[in-house]
Amino acid sequence: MLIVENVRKVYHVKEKGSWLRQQWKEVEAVSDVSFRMVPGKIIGLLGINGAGKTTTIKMCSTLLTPTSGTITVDGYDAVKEDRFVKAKVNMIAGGERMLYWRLTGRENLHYFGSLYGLHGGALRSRIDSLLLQVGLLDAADTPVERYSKGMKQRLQIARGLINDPSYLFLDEPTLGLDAPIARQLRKHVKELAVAHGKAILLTSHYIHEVEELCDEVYIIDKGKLVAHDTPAQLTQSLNLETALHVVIPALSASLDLDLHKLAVRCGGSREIAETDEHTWEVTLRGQTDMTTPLLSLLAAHQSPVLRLHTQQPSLEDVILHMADRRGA
Ligand SMILES: Nc1ncnc2c1ncn2[C@@H]1O[C@H](COP(=O)(O)OP(=O)(O)OP(=O)(O)O)[C@@H](O)[C@H]1O
Repeated sequence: MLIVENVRKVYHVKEKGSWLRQQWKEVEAVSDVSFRMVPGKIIGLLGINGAGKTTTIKMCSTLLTPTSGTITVDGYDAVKEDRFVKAKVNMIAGGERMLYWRLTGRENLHYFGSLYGLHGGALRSRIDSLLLQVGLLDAADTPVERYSKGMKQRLQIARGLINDPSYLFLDEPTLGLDAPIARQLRKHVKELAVAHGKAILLTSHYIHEVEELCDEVYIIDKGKLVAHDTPAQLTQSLNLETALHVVIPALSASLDLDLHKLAVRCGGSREIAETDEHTWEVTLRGQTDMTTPLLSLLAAHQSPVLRLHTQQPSLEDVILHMADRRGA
């Protein structure tokens, strides 16, 4: 298990000072973060820009030292026993960083594998099996500069798996990828957890990706964890409003008034708009399900229903709601 306990990180940033004395400013990127990663599970770390996600991931993958707090990986301390921890973790960042463009895919993996002390036949067969796993065996000996974006990203995954890590950090893994490639990559990430038992931490600004992949979500804001739950529980716990959309062919003044009364009775609100097809779209928003009273009301007014659908609050609504509440 990977356990993060009360971790804090302060950066020291040079400020313009006089020519005699350089001034330093402290930036607290992470102020108090705790969480756990377990095999076979994917957790999401969400937050708006600058919340401290990348700093947290870098501390977990031993690229940064926490100012205080502890990180242990299968019992090893990430600072004092970083040699053991490095063998168990790896990080995959989105975009096109961390690869050598002039080298081929195979040469890149050879280089990164050698940094983990792998060599000879064991490294060669590891590289072949990873290239096969990410579908790059045919392009193995082509320089990376000739790879498409999707191929580079698949090579990033192979690079992140070169040391067969038990704990994998994915920082915006689908950044800038086309929808079909991103979908393929999400499938791959799910497989890494479910079929290969990896513990995965994912950060993403694509919230639907987090909803689709993550078993649990941690929300971080200004360096502090502000919520932790399953995606479904998070959306339910905040009692956000559900929107009920119904399209009807005509709207009389008395129906309009009754719709208003229904919304008020249920503690919600109603909006009405004429559509391009000269029908009317009524939207009722509220914390209670208004479907049954709405249908009874429309039946009483002998109004046919052309379309009806409910829009549940999403994880994106949760993040926006939290950011609003905290004045972000
Ligand atoms: N090397 C650094 N030196 C000084 N300050 C830094 C450094 N790296 C990050 N910060 C600051 O720490 C805070 C957290 O940054 P971090 O990159 O961890 O956030 P993030 O949640 O990953 O943001 P994003 O979603 O934009 O990637 C920000 O205020 C950022 O400006």
